[in-house]
Amino acid sequence: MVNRHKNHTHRHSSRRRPQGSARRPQQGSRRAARAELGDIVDPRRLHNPGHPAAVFIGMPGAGKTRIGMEVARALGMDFLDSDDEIERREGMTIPQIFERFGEPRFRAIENEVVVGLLDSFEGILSLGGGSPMHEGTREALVRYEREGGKIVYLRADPEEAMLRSQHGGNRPLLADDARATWMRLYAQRDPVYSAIATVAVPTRGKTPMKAAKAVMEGMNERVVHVTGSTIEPYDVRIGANTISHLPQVLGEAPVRVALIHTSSVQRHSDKARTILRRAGYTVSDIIIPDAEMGKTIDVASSIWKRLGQEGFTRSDAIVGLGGGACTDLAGFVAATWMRGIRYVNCPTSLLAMVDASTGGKTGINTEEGKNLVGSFYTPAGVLADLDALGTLPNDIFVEGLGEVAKSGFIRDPRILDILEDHAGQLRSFDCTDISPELLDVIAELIERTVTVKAYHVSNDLRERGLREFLNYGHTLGHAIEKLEHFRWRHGQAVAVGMVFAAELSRLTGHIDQELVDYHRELLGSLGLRTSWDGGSFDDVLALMHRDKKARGNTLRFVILDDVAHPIHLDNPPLDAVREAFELIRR
Ligand SMILES: NC(=O)c1ccc[n+]([C@@H]2O[C@H](COP(=O)([O-])OP(=O)(O)OC[C@H]3O[C@@H](n4cnc5c(N)ncnc54)[C@H](O)[C@@H]3O)[C@@H](O)[C@H]2O)c1
Ligand SMILES: O=C(O)C(=O)C[C@@H](O)[C@H](O)[C@H](O)COP(=O)(O)O
Repeated sequence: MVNRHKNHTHRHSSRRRPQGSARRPQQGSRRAARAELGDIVDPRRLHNPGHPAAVFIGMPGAGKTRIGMEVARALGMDFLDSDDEIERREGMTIPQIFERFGEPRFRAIENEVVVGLLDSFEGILSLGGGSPMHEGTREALVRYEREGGKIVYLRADPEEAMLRSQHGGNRPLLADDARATWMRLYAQRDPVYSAIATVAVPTRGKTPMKAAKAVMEGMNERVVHVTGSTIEPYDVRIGANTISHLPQVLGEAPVRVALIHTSSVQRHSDKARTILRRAGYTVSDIIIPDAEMGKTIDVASSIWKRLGQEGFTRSDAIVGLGGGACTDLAGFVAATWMRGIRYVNCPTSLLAMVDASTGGKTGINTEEGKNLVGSFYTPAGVLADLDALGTLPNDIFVEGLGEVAKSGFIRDPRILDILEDHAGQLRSFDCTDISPELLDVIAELIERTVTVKAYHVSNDLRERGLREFLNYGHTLGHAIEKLEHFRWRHGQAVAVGMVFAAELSRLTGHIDQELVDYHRELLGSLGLRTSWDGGSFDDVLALMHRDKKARGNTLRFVILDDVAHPIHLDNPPLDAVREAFELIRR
């Protein structure tokens, strides 16, 4: 295969130990915790050289020490409580520091200690409840998180936490009317904790071991932030059991939630329904026809009817759970019902996880073509639950690799490296037997591909120019889908479309034959199609004129000037378009 530049990134600093009071959980119990917590997390992946693997925040009594130690044990890491470090450094207990110097001085000492630990301690660090309320500490935490650190917010049930915090001493702020003080502090702190946390884990009714399991799943999550001047920011969460965050993402405003899904993902929609009902929402279960049959005005109209009959208001919400066709349709219904209500996407296919669920392109097909009616309407969040891959058929997984490769070609060559290195395993993906190593490779591909998507969407939501690069391979791809009456899978059609676009790039003098060959080799090695012979040039040309990038009579393509350098190509010579088309028929 063509040898391309490898683009590895490293973030290392020399390992420095904390000053001394870290607790290393004992060997025997560590082994037991590991056995019980199973293979949830590969400790190597969570190791964050020169920084804590995770920082626990939360109210007094939330279980930061108990659960934090459990997690440290399972990962074979040290555990450190910042309060212990402060007491060691000052040679006084926390109440003594409060009494002698007052809270502001204590917070300043705490800030110094925490900032130091964020840059030196390499295990699980637990912070005092008030620590993130100090501006300097909060800023240091935000920096730590931005550079890849994990902030775990243990969201305690007030009654449980107050009971626990009454048992523990050492909490000067809870000294008098503990209950009233706890509730007042909770109201102030919860929004701050929530805003800076990488993951919030509710601990209500959970044993420390169960809570530790949830925390480790959370720590293992990969999160891509989608921002932009014209959108409300939201997160794409990738990991095991991310669907459990549904209530958190939906929030407290909705009373009714329409769960839109296909019957092929019943196992996952059952789980979502249970989570939603337990959280107190009234759930309307809406099953739509599978794949492109669901992306029609008739299906949308039948859902509008149900929402009307069941009294959905503007503050209610929609959850789209399924492949890209389902999330496109669910987003379209959300965008149009009462001119727009909140929605969350739970993608279950690889393609929907890497592409369709993020970015807010919602829509349906018409007789004349793909996605011709729709809107740009941003979800409140995306929960890509890797457990859904456990039922995903091989051919649907493989088609998703088409959009993954596209993101590698247009922006992130590291994606191409990973695809090359694991082509055999990816091509023979078997949902009943996914090794932890392969799952990690897939998770990285999803994270990288979503990051590429987020970059384009954040800078150009309404597709004025930059976002069109995400359409690499789609001009011909959509025409193939239409001419094949949607029997061809989207990702397969896009793969052929990319070979066509690469040929067009070469014929117009932008790339060499080697890069065109690389397209064929890489896509072919993943089990993707690289040729198509199902229609005439005239039919294809007519459909390409209806593509959304076309303007008036001007055809507009996305081609490559090099790997990771997409460009626009307006109205190329028709001969070049025809020749590129002939070259994909072989
Ligand atoms: N909005 C966007 O930005 C965007 C981006 C890319 C693609 N899309 C759209 O997405 C669609 C393609 O998405 P897709 O490839 O997911 O196709 P799809 O939605 O048709 O799903 C493919 C098939 O897999 C099934 N399926 C999905 N998840 C499953 C699971 N976990 N277990 C078992 N079966 C499962 C589905 O029911 C369906 O039968 C197209 O309509 C395309 O236009 C939209
Ligand atoms: O998000 C985008 O923008 C894309 O173009 C992503 C494409 O991969 C996706 O297939 C999208 O649905 C195509 O949209 P369309 O506007 O060409 O219909």
